[in-house]
Amino acid sequence: MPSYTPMIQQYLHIKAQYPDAFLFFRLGDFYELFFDDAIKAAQELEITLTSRDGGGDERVPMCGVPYHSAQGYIEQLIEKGYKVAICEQVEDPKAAKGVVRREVVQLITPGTLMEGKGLSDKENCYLAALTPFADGTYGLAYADLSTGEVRLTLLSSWEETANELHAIRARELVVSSDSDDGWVRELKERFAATVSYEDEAAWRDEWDRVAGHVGQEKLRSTLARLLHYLVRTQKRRLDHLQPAELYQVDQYMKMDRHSKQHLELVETVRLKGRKGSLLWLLDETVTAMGGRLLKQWLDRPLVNREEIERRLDFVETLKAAYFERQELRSGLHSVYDIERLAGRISYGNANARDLVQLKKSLLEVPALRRTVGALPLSEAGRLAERLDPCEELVELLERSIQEQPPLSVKEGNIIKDGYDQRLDRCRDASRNGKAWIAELEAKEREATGIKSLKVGYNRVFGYYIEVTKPNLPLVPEGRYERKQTLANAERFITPELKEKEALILEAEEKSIELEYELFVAIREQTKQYIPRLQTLAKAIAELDVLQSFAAVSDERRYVRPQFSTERVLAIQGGRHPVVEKVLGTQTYVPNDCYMDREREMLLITGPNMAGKSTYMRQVALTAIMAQIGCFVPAERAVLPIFDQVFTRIGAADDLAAGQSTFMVEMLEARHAIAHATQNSLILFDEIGRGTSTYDGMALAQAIIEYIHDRIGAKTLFSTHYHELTALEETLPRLVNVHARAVEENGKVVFLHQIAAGAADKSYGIHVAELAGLPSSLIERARCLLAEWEQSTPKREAAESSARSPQADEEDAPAKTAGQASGRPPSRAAGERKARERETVVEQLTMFPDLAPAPVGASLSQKEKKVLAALKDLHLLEMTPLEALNKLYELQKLLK
Ligand SMILES: Nc1ncnc2c1ncn2[C@@H]1O[C@H](COP(=O)(O)OP(=O)(O)OP(=O)(O)O)[C@@H](O)[C@H]1O
Repeated sequence: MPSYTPMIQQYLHIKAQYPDAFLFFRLGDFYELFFDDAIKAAQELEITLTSRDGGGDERVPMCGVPYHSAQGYIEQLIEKGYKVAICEQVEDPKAAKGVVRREVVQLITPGTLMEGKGLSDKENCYLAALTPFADGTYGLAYADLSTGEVRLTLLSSWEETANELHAIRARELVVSSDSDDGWVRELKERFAATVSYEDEAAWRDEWDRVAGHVGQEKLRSTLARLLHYLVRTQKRRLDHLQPAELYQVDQYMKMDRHSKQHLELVETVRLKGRKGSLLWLLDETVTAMGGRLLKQWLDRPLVNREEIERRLDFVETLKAAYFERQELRSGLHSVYDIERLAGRISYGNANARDLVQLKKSLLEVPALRRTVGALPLSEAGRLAERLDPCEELVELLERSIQEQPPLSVKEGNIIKDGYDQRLDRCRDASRNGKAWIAELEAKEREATGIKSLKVGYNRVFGYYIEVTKPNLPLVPEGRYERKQTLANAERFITPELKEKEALILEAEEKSIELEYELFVAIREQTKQYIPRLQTLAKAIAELDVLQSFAAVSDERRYVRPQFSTERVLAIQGGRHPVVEKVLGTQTYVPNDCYMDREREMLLITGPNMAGKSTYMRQVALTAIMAQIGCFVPAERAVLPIFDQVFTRIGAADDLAAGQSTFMVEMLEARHAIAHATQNSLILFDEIGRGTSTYDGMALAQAIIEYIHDRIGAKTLFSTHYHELTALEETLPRLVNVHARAVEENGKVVFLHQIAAGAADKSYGIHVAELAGLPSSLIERARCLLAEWEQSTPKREAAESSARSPQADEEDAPAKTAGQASGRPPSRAAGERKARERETVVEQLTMFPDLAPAPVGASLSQKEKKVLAALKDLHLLEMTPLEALNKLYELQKLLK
């Protein structure tokens, strides 16, 4: 270190405090990066790597970006999950003795974005702090710095915590520095987040404003971690942080990440984009604030009936009030993102344009308030009261800030005339000076007789008088002083001109300084309105989401759902909202769904492509839409209020994360079975298809029986195992329905209608034909099917998913025998299935309660050990890869 130059020493000293960030070191008009930072940044940003002499033995690697275009580069690094420490010169270089003093003024991190491309209008950007406690609970606190929102909850398990982290999609997670490495790695990979460290530290009094009401120590310490991190990185007061909202996850309908994905609530499975999701369909919001709130509501459907009805009342009123709704929409169009503007004002980086946007937004509020207040609904009256127009603030901004100020706050042209006398005086001086100069041209032309004489200005020489070469003899001796020679003209100054120029420049410089001073003072004054602006922003966001629901409901003919306390689900003419929108209302075939206490499970059969998954999804989406307070796509809908929704639909397998299709299916089934209650909704699509027929069928049946007998959740279960349809005989609350298809001229026609009873045929080969498989292949499949159908007993296993009516008839005696003895398929198969039993055991151990009678007696010590190890695995706490590795290890033991 001693041989480095003082500046490099200063750099190294500061860099040592920010080892995990790129240090942007201000040198004149550039931010420079040195050493490893420079090498890495040059690669990431594709900029030139150079070097400089730093006093040491070797040259110091270096790269840099201009100060004025640094924002784009910083955003690129943040986007990639890095952090950037901004190190500024904090004293005037002219006044500095030795090296200019420098300090890091802000640490920009992925979870603390305040502006830029990384911040999308309709999405929150969360930073979350997480504390695991010894009793297995987790404290979670998160904040969106750009909006000031802070939320806080205590979660009872890692599984619950992981669900919450997935839902909020935090970009950065703050944990204690002694966290377990494996856990940190999991956090990084599983949630694609940057992990940062902050250790527990004392509570500061100033935080009482944010969380004075939070008494529980676990929550306070987690919140303290979050706030300490914010203070350490942002290095300023964060007055816009709102009082922390304390919540519990069971205030909302619970849905795990997979269920949300399968139902495509906020993004589609295939394209991972918004388009095609329920959010895309419902988003008729006009403001960014409304857009963000809609996503939050969709992530957290309500379970409190009163709250749901309150939203529905509002939507119903707005739906009926077409003209008022149009008025509201057009008013909302002129409202900017007040929530983020408030954040920027408090943060101290709002410019004059931001204040003009704020004023314009506030000017819309009285009209919005009038329209909402006039709606025939008491709830609307309450919302209108929260639409605070902040008149004094509007008056201040109206009086002070020009209508079209520049982006920069240091170049003047911000403050209106008449706002401040000192400024007016400066401006007068400058204007008078300029007027004098404007008159000078005419005066001098007359005095000299030079018609082409001009008065001009440039940055280097200031004001001058220009005379073309042919006229030079007419220039008055002594009065004009030569300043510059051009190709065909000479430029002169006079003492009076210079005097006026000095006056003008001085006045301008002074007014620019004054304007900045005044602007900062106005911004400070605006700060006092932040709590009011935040309340207003919330009310606007709510109004926007409710009008969006009303607009969609009106346009798409949705109806108000009713809620049943008797656990009845009765949907008449129900539609899948997104498929209906994509296919068109004319093409979409509506379907009914009826379930109650005596009819808790629907076993859905029918050919591929017949509409089974769509039907199941439409039931779940209808329930979710109802519980966020929106109307639903049906002619009539009576619904229970569901506490949780579980889905396993389609093949959204996490193969990249090391999970096999079957494993994912089993894990999700386990999750549902472990948590569902009689107030839950379960959708299982072809569970068990990913393994050999008997395994799959056995599992499917065992799962159905378990849910039926022990949980009683409303369940829709689709399957290609036709044998399972016989369960209707033995499970009193299970009913068969099927998706209809008919054959016309040898071609299959899907009717997309759900009808009572079981399907009689599979049409798998027809679907393959539709998919364009070669005709010779299709013919061969037909021959094989016919052959197998002839020799049913031998080939039962293989044909089960492509069974014809004749085959069903041939199987009838076995079914009858089975039915007589209780559970048809497994018992009917009798001894044959007993042979299969051992292979099923391993999979059933995932559902301990479903496992058949103890078979341990016949197992070897080694096998018992493996079984015990399997039983003790906490699968949901392992990464997919760890689970697979463990399985591999156990399997190896057996071999
Ligand atoms: N009610 C409906 N009205 C019109 N079209 C529908 C309807 N339901 C489904 N469809 C269309 O049929 C296609 C197949 O539906 P879906 O995926 O639900 O079939 P499936 O029976 O679950 O098939 P598989 O068994 O192969 O998974 C959908 O993509 C949709 O375009």
